[in-house]
This record gives sequence, structure tokens and C-alpha cells, in this order.
Amino acid sequence: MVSVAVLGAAGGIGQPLSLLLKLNTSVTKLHLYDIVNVPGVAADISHVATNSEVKSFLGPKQLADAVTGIDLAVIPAGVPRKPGMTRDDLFKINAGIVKTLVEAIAENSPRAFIAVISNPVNSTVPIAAEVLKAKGVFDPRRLFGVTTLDVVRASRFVRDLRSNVDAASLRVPVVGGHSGTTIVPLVSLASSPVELSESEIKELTNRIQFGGDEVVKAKDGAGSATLSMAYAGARFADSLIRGIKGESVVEPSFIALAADPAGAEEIRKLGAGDLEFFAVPVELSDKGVSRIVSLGAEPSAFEREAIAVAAEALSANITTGVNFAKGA
Ligand SMILES: NC(=O)C1=CN([C@@H]2O[C@H](COP(=O)(O)OP(=O)(O)OC[C@H]3O[C@@H](n4cnc5c(N)ncnc54)[C@H](O)[C@@H]3O)[C@@H](O)[C@H]2O)C=CC1
Ligand SMILES: O=C([O-])CC(=O)C(=O)O
Repeated sequence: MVSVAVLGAAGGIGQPLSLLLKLNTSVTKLHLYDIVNVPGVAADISHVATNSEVKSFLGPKQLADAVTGIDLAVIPAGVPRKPGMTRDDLFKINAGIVKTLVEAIAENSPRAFIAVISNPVNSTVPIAAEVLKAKGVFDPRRLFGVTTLDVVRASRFVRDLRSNVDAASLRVPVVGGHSGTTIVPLVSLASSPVELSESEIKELTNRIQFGGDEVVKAKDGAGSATLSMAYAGARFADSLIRGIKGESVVEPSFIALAADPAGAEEIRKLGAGDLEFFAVPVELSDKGVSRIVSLGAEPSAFEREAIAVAAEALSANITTGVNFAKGA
């Protein structure tokens, strides 16, 4: 019995993500919320022959009901990029949207897991944390920035370089944040060894860091990644759901490092310093983050340098989010 709400369900990500969640047999209730078009999306998805119940919630008056009695809220609400924009350019609009949605979750389902997709994730997750703190219900183990698309791209882009690699099973830990150089793939620590030259690793790292731009450019004004993001979001939601059901699952995610202060020490020493938030591999359970998983070995010198670069940019992004939420 797992109830999931998708907030922003009528959007480019929201629609295919909701469909994939309808196919997830662990989901028993699916609440679809948006400020436009969601009754049609919900009616359409509700005809898919799986056992879950789909309900539509339209507009701010139905927001409280949309997030009542839920175990997990997935948030892809907000505007996407157009060519020439950075993710940070989305802050002005998306910051307020995420704040409002998280306030509603805090008031109606304070124990729900929250998975934030809306960009800029490096700032929207700190906003969500501040909102939850202000409402007195912040549990760092239950708040997640969804960085799965970076992990998905890393596996797939390695496969583009080496056709003997299985993109579906290769796991590359990706740490840091979710924009440009804050995205740090640790190719040297992949789940199975990947033999690449130094220049290939540099190019691969750059491609993973700026993978979102490839899609923004190809869509030419019609938005950013939606289908691969729906896949990534559904995969992350499924990992959270498997955790809720008692399985132990490991996924990288952008979290508050307070979720596991002892486990965070390794990444702090590697360059995260005193940052409050960082993407790290986490083990999930019914409590959310059960621990930050050790990287298992030292990243390469190139990767350590990339972590230092990421930390500097992340610090500013986090402060922007915190200041917004505090009204500073
Ligand atoms: N974390 C990640 O890896 C990724 C994040 N994104 C981000 O996801 C967000 C959504 O992208 P798309 O689905 O392509 O955009 P979209 O514009 O197609 O859909 C956004 C949806 O949010 C809804 N919305 C707007 N304000 C809302 C509110 N106050 N409450 C509820 N719903 C609201 C809109 O009506 C629309 O249906 C963007 O911020 C984008 O940058 C996109 C790809 C990857
Ligand atoms: O690039 C964007 O704006 C959307 C995104 O976060 C991604 O595709 O990784």
C-alpha cells in the first residue's frame, strides 16, 4: 500500500512519469496534481489496467487534498529551460512553486518522502528543507533532490564509448549537485571497471555534466529532457518505494548531509567541506536515507579536483535557496 502524489503531473515530465508510476504495481494510490489540464491526464492514465486508483486534483484549492495521506510526493512542477538559459535562470519562477508545494506537504503529510525534480535542484532542495524546518517537520532522511538522470546518462554515455558495456547494469556514482560542473561522475568508481583514456574521461565527464544542454538544444525552444527524466524519476521513485517496503536499495541523491553525519565525513574530506547538501550514494529504507554509502575507494585526482570545483558553485546555489526560503 503505497500512495504517491505527482505535483506538476500534466507537464512534459509529469505525464510520462505518472504513466510509469501507474505501471508500478507497488503503487496503490496515484494522486495527480497540476494547475492545468490534469483532469484529462488522470482520466487517460486511469484506464491503464493496473490495480492502483488514480485521482485528479486541479489548482491550489485542491492542493491540500492532493497531498493528504501520501507516502511520497514527486515534484516535477515548474518551468523548464530554453536554449541560452542556465538552470539557475529558472529559480525566479520555480523557487516559489516548490515552496508552496512543500508547505502543503508539510501541513498535510509531514512524514511523506519528498523527491524534488524541479530545477535548479541545487537550490530548490534547500528551499524545501527550510520550509520543512519552519513547519517543525524536517527530517533530513526524507528529502531528496532527484539526480538520477545524471546517473542514467553516465551509464548510457559510457556505453556510447564502449559497446561491450551493459548500460542497464553499469552504475557510475555521481556526486555533487545537478547543474554543469556541480555534477561529478566518479567513473573510476563504477560498478565494474571502465577502461578509458585520460582524454576520454575528460570528454565523458563534460558530456555528463552538460547532458541536459544536449536535449535543450535539440528541442530548440520546446523544453528540456522529459522522457529520459520520467524514466529516471520513475526509477528513483521505485527505489524509494522499495525502501518503504523494507528492501535495501542504493541510489545517489542530492540530500542534506545531516541525514547521516558520520557517513558524510568521507565526502566532506574529499571536498564537500561544510556544505549542508551534496549528492551522494545513499542506502534507502522505510526511514528514507538509512545511511550514506562509502565510495569504497579514493576517487582519481581528476575527480577530486572536480569535487572541489563543484563544492564552490554549490555553496552559492544552496545559499540562494536558503535565503529565498527565509525571505532574506
Ligand atoms: N532533476 C532533473 O534531473 C531534471 C529536472 N527538470 C526540471 O523539471 C521541471 C519540469 O520540467 P517539464 O516537465 O519539462 O516542464 P513543463 O512545463 O512541461 O511541465 C511543468 C508542469 O508544472 C506545472 N506547474 C506550474 N506551476 C505549478 C504549480 N504551482 N503547481 C503545480 N504544477 C505547476 C505546469 O502546469 C506544467 O504542467 C523543470 O523545472 C525542469 O528544469 C527537467 C529535467 C531533468
Ligand atoms: O537541462 C535541463 O534544464 C533539465 C535537466 O535538469 C537535465 O536534463 O538534466
